[in-house]
Amino acid sequence: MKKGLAIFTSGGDAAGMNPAVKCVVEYATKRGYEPWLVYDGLRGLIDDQFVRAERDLVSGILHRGGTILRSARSKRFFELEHRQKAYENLKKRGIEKLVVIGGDGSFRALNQFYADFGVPFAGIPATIDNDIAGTDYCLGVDTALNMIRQSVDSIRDTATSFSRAFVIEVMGRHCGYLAMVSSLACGAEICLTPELPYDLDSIGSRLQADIADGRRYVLAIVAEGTQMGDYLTRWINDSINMEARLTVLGHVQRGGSPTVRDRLMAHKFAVGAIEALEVGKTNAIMVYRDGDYGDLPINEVCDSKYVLDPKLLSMCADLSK
Ligand SMILES: Nc1ncnc2c1ncn2[C@@H]1O[C@H](COP(=O)(O)OP(=O)(O)O)[C@@H](O)[C@H]1O
Ligand SMILES: O=P(O)(O)OC[C@H]1O[C@](O)(COP(=O)(O)O)[C@@H](O)[C@@H]1O
Ligand SMILES: [Mg+2]
Repeated sequence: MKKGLAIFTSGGDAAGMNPAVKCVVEYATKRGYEPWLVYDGLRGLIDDQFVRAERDLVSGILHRGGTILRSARSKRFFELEHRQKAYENLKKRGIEKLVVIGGDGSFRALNQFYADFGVPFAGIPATIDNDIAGTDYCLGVDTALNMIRQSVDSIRDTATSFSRAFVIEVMGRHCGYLAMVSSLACGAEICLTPELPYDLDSIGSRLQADIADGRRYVLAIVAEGTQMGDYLTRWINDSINMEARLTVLGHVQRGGSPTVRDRLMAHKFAVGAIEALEVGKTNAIMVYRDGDYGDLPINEVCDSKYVLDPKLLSMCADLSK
C-alpha cells in the first residue's frame, strides 16, 4: 500500500502557494506517495476536509494567486482534544507525512502535532512579510513587491501631476522588509520602518532643501508596523507645507498571479520538502540562504528572530533621516 502524504496551506495566504501545492503533489506522486489535499488549513485537518489529490484538482492552478486549498487560523488546534481528532483523520487514511505551506505559527502548530503523535512534516515558508528566521526568502514576497511597485508607480503619476506628497502604507506586520525594498525600487524620498530609527526634523530639512532646489512632489513609504501613516501625512501637510494624501495599500498586496520568482521558489521548496521527508527528516523547514537552497530544523527557525540584512538597512538608513 502506498504511503499517504497530505498537504495544506495555513496562516496568511501568499502568491506561490498554488504552484507549491501542484509541485508537491506531482513530486510526491513520482516518489510513490499517495497525496491528499486538506482544505481550510488546520481547521480542515480537524474537521476532516481531506480529498485525494487527483490530477484535475491541481491542474491549471500554477498562475493563480491565493491558495486553492484555502487557508485559516484555528484556535482549536491549540487544544490536544482537537489535535487528536486531526490525528485520527490522518490515521484512518494511512497518511503518515505532512507538508505545510505557511508561516512560523503554522510550523509551530505542526511541531506540537509531531510532539503529540510523531507525524513527521516539512514546512515551506510562505508569507508576504518575509519575516521567517533562517531564510532570506518566503513565497509571496516577490509578487507582493511587484503589486506595491505597480501601485506606487500609479500614485507617482498623480503625485507629479498635482504636486502633492503621498504617504503609502505597506504591509509586513512587525517587519519592514516590504517597505524597504519597495522604497528603493520605487525611489521613495522617505521610508519609515520598525527597524530603522527615524528623525522627522532631519527629514524636514532635507525635503525643504530639495523643494527649494525644484522638487515638486514627495513619495513616502511606511511599514504598517510603525503605525505612522496618519501622523506622517499630517506632519508633511503642516511642516513641509505640501498637500499630502495617505494611501493604505492593504490586501491588494496579498493577491495577484505569482511572479516567475515565486513560481520558481515554490518549485524548489516543494521538491526540497519531499526530499527532506524521504531521507527521514521529521521537522525540516525549507530555506533559501545566501543563494543556496536547503532546510533547517524547526527550532532553528522558530526559536530565532528574523534579522534584516544589514546591507538593506544601510541602503535605507538615509531615507528615514
Ligand atoms: N504552539 C502552537 N500549538 C498549536 N497550534 C499552533 C501553535 N502556534 C500556532 N498554532 C496554529 O497555527 C495557526 C497559524 O499561525 P499564524 O501565526 O496565525 O500564521 P502563520 O503560519 O502565517 O505564522 C494558528 O491559528 C494556530 O491554529
Ligand atoms: O488578513 P489579516 O488577518 O487582516 O492580516 C493582515 C496581516 O497579514 C499579512 O498580510 C500576512 O501575515 P502572515 O503571512 O504572517 O499571516 C500581514 O502583512 C498583515 O499584517
Ligand atoms: Mg506569522
